[in-house]
Amino acid sequence: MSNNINLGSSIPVPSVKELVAQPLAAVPEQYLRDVAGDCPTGDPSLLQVPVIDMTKLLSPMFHELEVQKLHDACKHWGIFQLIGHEVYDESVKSMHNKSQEFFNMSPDEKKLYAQQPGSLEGYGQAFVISEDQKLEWCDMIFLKSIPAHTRKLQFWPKQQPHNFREALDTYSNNMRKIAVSIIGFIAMALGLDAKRFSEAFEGGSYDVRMNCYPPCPEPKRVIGISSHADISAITLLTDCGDIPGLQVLKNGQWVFVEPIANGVVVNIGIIMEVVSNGIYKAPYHRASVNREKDRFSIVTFCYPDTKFEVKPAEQLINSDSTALYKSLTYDEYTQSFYDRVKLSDDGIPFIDTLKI
Ligand SMILES: O=C(O)CCC(=O)C(=O)O
Ligand SMILES: [Fe+2]
Repeated sequence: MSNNINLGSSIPVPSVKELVAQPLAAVPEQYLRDVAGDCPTGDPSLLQVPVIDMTKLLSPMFHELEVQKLHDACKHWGIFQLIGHEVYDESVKSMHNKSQEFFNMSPDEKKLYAQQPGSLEGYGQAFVISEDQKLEWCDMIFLKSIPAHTRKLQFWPKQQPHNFREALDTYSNNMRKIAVSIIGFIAMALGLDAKRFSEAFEGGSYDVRMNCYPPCPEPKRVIGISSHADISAITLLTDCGDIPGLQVLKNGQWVFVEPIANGVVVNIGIIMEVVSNGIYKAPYHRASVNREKDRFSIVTFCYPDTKFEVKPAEQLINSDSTALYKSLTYDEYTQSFYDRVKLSDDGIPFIDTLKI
């Protein structure tokens, strides 16, 4: 995302961690949802998010089969767990520890990095645009990390947690490595030029959002992050621990994405839905909360370089299949999203505004 885009800003709301630090007689009204029309939660033994193995994608023997599996995963789920990648568990664990330490710091220490008007970066909550908007049971810190010149270091925790900045630098570079290689295979699965995609992501941007979901006395009536599709090209998520929370909508049911050790959850974002001309869908997903303990996740939104045009790939357009989405420059795409965020919610999903 380039720097001249106006991201809009968020109204400050109380920290959920501070809220639960006091004895809580009842969950405040602003967090309570109407769950009457909600989709059911699927039976975990019947519906399981696909697992893709990077070592198989790279192996001459298993490559073809695994690319087919990847294609099916992107087409039918839009989300999968990636195992067998080469990123060291240690560097991921170190970022997880720093993130947990950050959320466990005192309110005053965290407020040093609070979001400021006119910017979405920093510690707080995302996109609170009106005083009567329902709130999410989540504290977060959002930081642009790659390219390095886009970093707003005033929002990057400095003395405490010790070495937070180094850990985030290493973590985001590791996530870029994973993105560069998996996007190449995703392009290949679509029959597109893998190298061109990997290069676009080599020079792409990477925004990191660390989420903290405190325990909630009424987990069924609140939501950690409400249902949405990501505006990224792809998103990489790591869970800091083994507490499930992420759910994806599949055939009208919410399916838990169970954390697996050293696995990275990959989901298709709206940019790749457009590029694939709808063959792959950016899935709706959300974060649920639990009664027992904090859940932490780290989410990296991956974008191609700013020369990349957000439009259906020409190779996928032919007499049988016409372009279903508009063509936009990268900057037009991001600006159109943030323009919509500033409006009050008209109920139209962002992806629908991109359709022809
Ligand atoms: O924390 C999670 O499980 C989901 C987070 C997410 O979807 C997001 O930050 O966009
Ligand atoms: Fe998301």
